Amino acid sequence: MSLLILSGFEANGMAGLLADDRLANGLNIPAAAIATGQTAQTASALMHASATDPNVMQQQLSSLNQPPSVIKIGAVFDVATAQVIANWLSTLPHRPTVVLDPVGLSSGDHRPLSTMTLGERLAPLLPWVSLLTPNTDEAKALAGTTESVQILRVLQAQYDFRGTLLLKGGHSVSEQDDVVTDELLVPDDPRRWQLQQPKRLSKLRGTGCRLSTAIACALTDGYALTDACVLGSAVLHRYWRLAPKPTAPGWPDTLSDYPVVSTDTHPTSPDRTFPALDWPSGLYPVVDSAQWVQRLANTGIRTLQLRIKHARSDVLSDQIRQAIEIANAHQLQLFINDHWQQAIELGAYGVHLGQEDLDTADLAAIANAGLRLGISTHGDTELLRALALKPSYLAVGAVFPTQTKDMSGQIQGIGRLRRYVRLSKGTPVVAIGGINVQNLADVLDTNVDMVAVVSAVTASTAPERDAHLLNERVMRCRH
Ligand SMILES: Cc1ncc(COP(=O)(O)OP(=O)(O)O)c(N)n1
Ligand SMILES: Cc1ncsc1CCOP(=O)(O)O
Ligand SMILES: [Mg+2]
Repeated sequence: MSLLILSGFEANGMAGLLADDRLANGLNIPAAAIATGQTAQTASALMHASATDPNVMQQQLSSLNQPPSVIKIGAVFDVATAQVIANWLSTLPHRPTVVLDPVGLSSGDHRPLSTMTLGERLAPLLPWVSLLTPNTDEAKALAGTTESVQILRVLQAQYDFRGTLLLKGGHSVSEQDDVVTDELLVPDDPRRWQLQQPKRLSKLRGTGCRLSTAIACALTDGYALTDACVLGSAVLHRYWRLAPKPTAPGWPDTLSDYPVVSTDTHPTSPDRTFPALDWPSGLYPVVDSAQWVQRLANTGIRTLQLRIKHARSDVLSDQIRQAIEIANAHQLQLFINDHWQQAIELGAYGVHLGQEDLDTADLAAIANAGLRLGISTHGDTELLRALALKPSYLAVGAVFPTQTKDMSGQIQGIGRLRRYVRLSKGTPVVAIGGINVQNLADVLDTNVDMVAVVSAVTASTAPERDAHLLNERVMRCRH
């Protein structure tokens, strides 16, 4: 994956191309860069702004060694620049992911960069954009409103915009607010995602430039779009926290740099916490029948999950009831996957829910019944959303490719698992997906608390022996 930055030049590196390139370098993402124009700026005034000659721009775009997979576009000073970029985009062999920061006003002096309206300047580019990152002033200039759903509708209807909207709330906070809320609207996802950070007390130039560049860097590093937005927010927070000192290379691994993530379907509830696990370590086999619970009950494992995908409701209830009886007799922590109502009714130890289940499950009912809650996560956005719900554990997956479930596009790898373990300090982390006797050492090296497996136990020729041995290895490492 390769990154191209297209933004205006500002000589001090407060904003624009120099700031973007420095940030990308700090994140270890090399980028090609072309100046869309020249500016002269002080910390408080914009003295000059002019576009690069369209012919020069055209030639620079054609001179690139390789077509970029991700492009960050910052200031676009006139419609000719936008047209040149759009024409060039239409010649590329693969459509790149385009992040457009619709720079409208210089945050320092509030003088417009051009006499054309923002919409007029950006119109040729908007159909190409995968992520648009306006602040509320820029959104108002583009769409005539500051309400996120309305903005998206206007952009779709007037500019053939098909991408995701990240509406930055920093320009609309009041004196009383102590948090800034960015809203993320993904087409075809009815939820509104909210990313909240503490209000910054000191003003820094170039925050919009840096945010969109950090997002483009995360995309270049292979992160999904919403995860890239979360990482961008964390990079910006870390930058603000440490400026003017340079930041450590790579993605932030301090939770307080990350936004609090929630959706309107599940606002966080500060008073609700799910009970802690009694044994927050060890092997965690995931099985599909009460018979399996019985087979594994005397192997030394302390945690099990009953994951039944297709069964008549009477058979399902019967299986859950039997599994709970066996688990209680052997002091096992038994989690029921998906079927949270039956888990409550039949008095299970806990419930395991996926992200989709979270939107419909009654979390208050689960908490009030005293059940533990485990939540599946597949990336930064889901991890932070799940953390904000204060579960008993978080599952991160799939760590490796697996034959057991279609997890394409959701493989996390060891590096991300390690960062997620650090971010989740205080909440046990369960690793799942493709884990076996060969790769277990790498998984344990991330400091994960528990290791969930399906096939390593259920497809083994000696399931009881392997469950015992794998559990011993996980337990040894955790003590
Ligand atoms: C420990 C653990 N982690 C993740 C999963 C996956 O759960 P979910 O996302 O709900 O998907 P299904 O298992 O329902 O297909 C899990 N079951 N257990
Ligand atoms: C249910 C599930 N969720 C994420 S990966 C996975 C399957 C894990 O199975 P295996 O341990 O056989 O790879
Ligand atoms: Mg599920």
